[in-house]
Amino acid sequence: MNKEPIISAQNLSIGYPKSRNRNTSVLYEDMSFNLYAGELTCLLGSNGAGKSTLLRTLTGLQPSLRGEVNLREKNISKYSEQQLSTLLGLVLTDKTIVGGLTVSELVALGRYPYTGFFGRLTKEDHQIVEKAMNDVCILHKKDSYVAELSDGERQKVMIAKALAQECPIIILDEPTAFLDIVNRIEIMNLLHLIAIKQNKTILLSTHDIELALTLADRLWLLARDKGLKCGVTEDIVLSDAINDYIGNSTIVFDRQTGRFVSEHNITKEIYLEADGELFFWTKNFLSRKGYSLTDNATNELSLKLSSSTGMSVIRNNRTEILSSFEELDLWLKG
Ligand SMILES: Nc1ncnc2c1ncn2[C@@H]1O[C@H](COP(=O)(O)OP(=O)(O)OP(=O)(O)O)[C@@H](O)[C@H]1O
Repeated sequence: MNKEPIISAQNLSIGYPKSRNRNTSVLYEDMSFNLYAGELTCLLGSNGAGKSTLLRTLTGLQPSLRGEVNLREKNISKYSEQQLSTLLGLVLTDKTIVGGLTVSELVALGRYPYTGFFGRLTKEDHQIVEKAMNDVCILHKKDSYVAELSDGERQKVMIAKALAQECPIIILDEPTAFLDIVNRIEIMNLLHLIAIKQNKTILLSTHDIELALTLADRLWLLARDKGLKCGVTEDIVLSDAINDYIGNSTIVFDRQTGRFVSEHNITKEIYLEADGELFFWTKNFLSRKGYSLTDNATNELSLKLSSSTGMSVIRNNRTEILSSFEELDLWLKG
């Protein structure tokens, strides 16, 4: 089963060329990747890993040091700016230049590749702009000034502009930066739905690993000493690559919960039996208190929780019944 990539690269080197006060700075050599239609791909990596540099190179904003990026099998540098703007929409996180425009004026800029020299919008252009605002649920703000929007609303407007551009590929650099949890989930959900429903290729960089694990079809992991690793999200998670690329000696990725946990204070072991959400939250509580779970059932230190029978705790063969995590906390200290 072979899917045709819409964007691809083989043996690409990225970085910054020699300048007056710096030698050539090669960030990565021999990178290879593919991007596919109808998928949301999330690019993850620590601060300074080179995510923005990769996105800029991949979109033709910055030349590669070696190798080429192909868009529909043609070197991206061979496209004119006009051609590229009908294929690729870019959403960056800078807040400049757009404050004096209204929401609908800004979204209408997405029609620029199609409107000719005077930028006059046809009836159809207006409909596309309206639909784009509707798709991201920002239509009610269409006459507001962009400067008066919240960060989350402004981010939606930038996405609407990329939608109005009607291009098959949308690339976003940290679209959820500075947003609260509700807006982060909303924006990521929205991008996921756009990828599926409109068959678009969407690549975004993010530090929101847990959201990416839920919504991304593919992950790209980037680390300076390891390079780029690409794969379907679950293949990446189960291969333990997240730990290799993003964890460190004290923060480790827990594959069972899909979360990062701090390992530095884990000093004791306990046996735990519980179902469903009780297991998850008891493990959460115990690891915060410095316990890791052992698979060996023991009467020295063990916990059995069930929503019907409550919390039964055993220490040195003595069993007690507790009724809250508050009591468990005291019991563990006892
Ligand atoms: N114009 C530039 N000239 C030279 N080096 C640069 C330039 N821009 C960025 N770099 C360097 O490239 C490296 C990668 O930077 P980049 O901004 O791509 O990382 P990032 O993964 O996007 O980081 P963050 O998560 O902090 O946004 C950094 O070491 C940075 O200092």
